[in-house]
Parts: sequence; structure tokens; C-alpha cells
Amino acid sequence: MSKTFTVSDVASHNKPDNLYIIVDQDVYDLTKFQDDHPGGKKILQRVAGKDASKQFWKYHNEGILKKYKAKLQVGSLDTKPKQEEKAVKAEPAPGTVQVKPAADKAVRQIATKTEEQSEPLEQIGLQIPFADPNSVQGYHSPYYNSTHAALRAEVREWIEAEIEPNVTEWDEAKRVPEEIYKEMGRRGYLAGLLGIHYPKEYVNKDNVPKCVPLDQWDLFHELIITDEISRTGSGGFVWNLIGGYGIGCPPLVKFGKKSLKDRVLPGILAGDKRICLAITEPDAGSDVANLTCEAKLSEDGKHYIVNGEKKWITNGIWSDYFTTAVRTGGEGAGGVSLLLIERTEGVSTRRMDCQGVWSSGTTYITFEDVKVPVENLLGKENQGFRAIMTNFNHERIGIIIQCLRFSRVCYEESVKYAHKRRTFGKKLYDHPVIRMKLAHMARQIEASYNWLENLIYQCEKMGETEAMLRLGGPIAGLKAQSTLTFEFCAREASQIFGGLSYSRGGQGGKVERLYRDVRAYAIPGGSEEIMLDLSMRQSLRVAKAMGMKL
Ligand code: HEM
Repeated sequence: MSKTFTVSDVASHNKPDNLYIIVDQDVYDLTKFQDDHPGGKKILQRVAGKDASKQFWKYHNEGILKKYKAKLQVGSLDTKPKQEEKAVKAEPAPGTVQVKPAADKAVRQIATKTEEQSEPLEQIGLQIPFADPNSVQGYHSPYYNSTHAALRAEVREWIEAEIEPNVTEWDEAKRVPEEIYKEMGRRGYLAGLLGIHYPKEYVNKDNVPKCVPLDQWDLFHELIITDEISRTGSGGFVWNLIGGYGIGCPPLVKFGKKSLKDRVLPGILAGDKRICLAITEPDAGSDVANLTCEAKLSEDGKHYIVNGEKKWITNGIWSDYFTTAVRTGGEGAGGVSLLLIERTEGVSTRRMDCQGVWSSGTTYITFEDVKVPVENLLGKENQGFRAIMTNFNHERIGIIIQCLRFSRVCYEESVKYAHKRRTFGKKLYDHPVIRMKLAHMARQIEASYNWLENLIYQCEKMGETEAMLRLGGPIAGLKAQSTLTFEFCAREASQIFGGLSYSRGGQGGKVERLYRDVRAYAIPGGSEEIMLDLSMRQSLRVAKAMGMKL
């Protein structure tokens, strides 16, 4: 791999049975690969022995090289600088600014000189305006310090190197290797996604994030993990890792008995066991108070016997534990409890085929005479409704973070593509109608994201009850705002990519996938209609109780 070639060395490998090309001063042997090349072998034979960088970037994005480099690269040109910058593209798209090492160093010095949160943090990424939160593009922010910057850099490096090149394959296969989930545990990320302090008492001390002192862990660290894994542009991937866990585990941590937590939490936080949230039923979605799955106390009072069905349960097919809403009492909200059901006799799960989030494992569950020890009751009997409602705020914040990053992915992919695709003699970006689309995407993303950061800050500062009362309305409003933003951005990106986002995979692959994922965000966790209505009802009800004057 470390072999050095001159341009004329490469030129001699110019036959179908001896086919080398140059991309960005690296040399690739495509002799065997040409038969498998999805774009055809003749197109490769036409550039055999030549520098094909321009043609390569016309048809592919960064992920391709990340995926195939190790397999196909045989060396580099003698003219290639030894200490090359990390950027993989030959020419950054015009309009994008690569952070220069000197500038980077200066920014780093600023960041380490003081821990004051108002100083700009280290810049990462391509610096395309609005493609990242401006706090990582050298702007001031009151919310972040150097521990946030370090965590973001750590997660981004992992995702770019080991996840992004494989996400499409995993999505098509409708599952993510179990090893990736375990890695979330080993890195200590799972334990940091519970909407509370970092539960270090349940985590092996070698498996915690090294760049953040755990007593400083806050909701912005959680935001960063979710935001960065969402850069993959796959709702299925994100939900595979944190979809079931992020909503199923918090009720166990908050309301589970100590003996139950001691027994099951370490395995879950380590990524060895999986947990999901089972609330929705074939006949009860947003209308949680009317669910029918019943749990009857056995005569000896030692078990609940559970019977019922749950539908659209994320991660259900892979889960060992199900945080389940059951009816233990009479009708309505006052008869609902939360139970941790373990995978045991009487629990059956089957995968559901859905429009989007393919690798998330959407599941139909049946419980038939399942015996659940009373020790597994989370909180008090018939008081589960409140716990479910509190949990919704955390779930919705997660959905908002993901939707806004997916919107950025649609925008970022569009900006890059608009700088390389030419129509009617000019780049797409040079057509005002395309810039208008990008501007409408950016303004919605930025406005929503600033609201998100503000609400997370409020969650950080308020106690749980105050947050539940005063933030339920705004969080519901922002959930609707971000799913609508996501839908808008996916649509506009799709128009910019044209046919490339109509077929699966390739350059428009992320946009095509996200377009299919939109409904998985706009419907669950409270549909847009219910969210908008709740945002008014809840906000005004609470304000009235607090002395609002009309
Ligand atoms: C290291 C060398 C190369 C690798 C590993 C590679 C790999 C791939 C892959 C995986 C695809 C499927 C689409 C995607 O996932 O993006 C593809 C499509 C394609 N490739 Fe390549 N390729 C290479 C070089 C080239 C070169 C040099 C050309 C042109 C001279 C080319 C032209 C195309 C075309 C036209 C398509 C179809 C694009 C479309 O469907 O819109 N490839 N290539």
C-alpha cells in the first residue's frame, strides 16, 4: 500500500487485464474490481492508466473511498505530500472552507486558554455554513465548553471512520451488526443518553467516555451524541442504536426498584442486553390512556399475568427487556402501570415491514399469559401514566435532535451536489431557484435548532416537575416544527438531486433514504396534529395556573 508511483508508472497499467487509475494522487488497482463496478467496466477502462479524479468525484461521494480504499489502493504518486491533510476530496466544493491547520491551532489555543463557555470552541467539519451548528464553526455559544467539543470530535471520528461507509449496506440488510451496539456500551455512550446525570454506579469504569468528567455530564453531551450519530443520514441506524434504548431505559432507571436495577442495568448499559419501550397497540397510539394490554395480579400476589398486543415497537425483535404500559386498574389514565417484562415464555416478536427506518427493527409483540414478577413494576401500580408522559418529553427531544440533523444532512448533501452538478451551462448553485431552496432549508434548520438549545438549557435548569409542566407545551411545538422542517428539507433536497434521489444508493442515497424516513418521525412520539394542539393547550393551561392575564 505504501508503494510510490510516478505518473508514467501508472500510465503503463492501462489495459483491461492491468487497470490502474489515480484518484487524488492515490493509485488504485481496479483490474479485478471492474467486473463488479456498479457503473460498468467500460467506463473504467476508458480512464485506465490515467488520473480519473475529476470523473470519480462527478459520480461518487466520500463514502465510496472510505469503503473501498483499503481493498483497492496500491500506493500513491511520488508527488503526493507525505503529511497530507485529512480531507478526502480532491477539491472541496467551491464555497466551502477547509479549516487551515494554523487557524485550527489558533482556535484550539483559545479553547484551552479558558474554560469560559462563551469562547468559541475548536472548529471541526467542512465549515459549510448551516451544515453544522454554528458552535462548531467558530461562533460563540453560552451552552458548550471544551468537554462538549472533545466529545463531538470523538463521536464524529468514530462515525466517519467505521459507520458511515457501511450504513447503506446495513439499511438494505435491515439490521446493524450487534457489535456496533456493544461498542456504544463500551464507549460509555448508552449510559449518557438517559436524560439524567451519568449513572456511573452501574457502569464499568473502563467503559465510560474519557473526555468528559462524569460529574459534569449534562444534557448537551447527550444532544451531541444523538446529533453526531444522526449525521449518518439513516433513521433506521439511529433508532437501532438508541431508538428503543433511549425511551425504554429511562423509566427503569427512574422508577425501577434497586434490586431490579442492580440485576438488569449493568448488562443493558454495557450494550450486552437490549431494552425497548412497548406502549403503542394496534388500537391505541397517541391515545395512551385507552390502552388494553392487561396485567392481572396472580392469586398469590407474586406475579402479574400479562395478555395483550403491542405494535410498531422499535427494536422489539432484538430486545431482552420490554418497558411495557399495561392496564392494572379501571378505565382511563388512572388504571395504567409500567412493567418491565423480560423475554420469557409467552412473549413473541415478529418484524414489521415499514416504509422507513428499515434497520430499526419495527416489531409486533404478543404477550400470552406472561408471568412477570411484581418486583418488575416500575413506580407505583396505576400511576404509570405520569411516568409515560414525563418520558415523552425525553423521547420528543431525541426526535427533534435527529430531525434537525437529518435536515442538515439533506441541506449539506444538496449544497455539495449543487456545486458539482451543471445544467444549462452553469452549476446548479448558480441558479437562483436552487439557492432559494437552500436558503429556505437553512432558515428553518437554524431557527429550530436555536429553540432546541434553549429548551435543553431550560431542562438542565428546571426540576423534573417544573420541566414536565412548563416545557411539555414548547417541546411538543418544537417536535412538530422539526418534523415539518425535516419533511421540507427532504423534499427540497430530493428536487435538487432529481433522479439520483429517486433510485436507492449512490450520491443521492442519503436523501432518498431520509425521504422514506420522514413519516417515522412525523407520526410516532405524538403526531404533528396532536403536538401542535398540545403545545397550545398545555402551555396555556400551565400559564393560567401560574397567573397568566388575558
Ligand atoms: C476507486 C475507484 C472506484 C470505485 C471504488 C467505484 C465504486 C462505485 C460504486 C460503489 C458505485 C455505486 C454507486 C454508489 O454507491 O455511489 C459506482 C457507480 C458509478 N461509478 Fe464508480 N467507482 C470507482 C471509479 C469510477 C470511475 C473512475 C468512474 C468514471 C470514470 C466511475 C463511474 C461510475 C458511474 C458512472 C457510476 C454510476 C453512477 C450512478 O448510478 O449515477 N467510477 N462506483
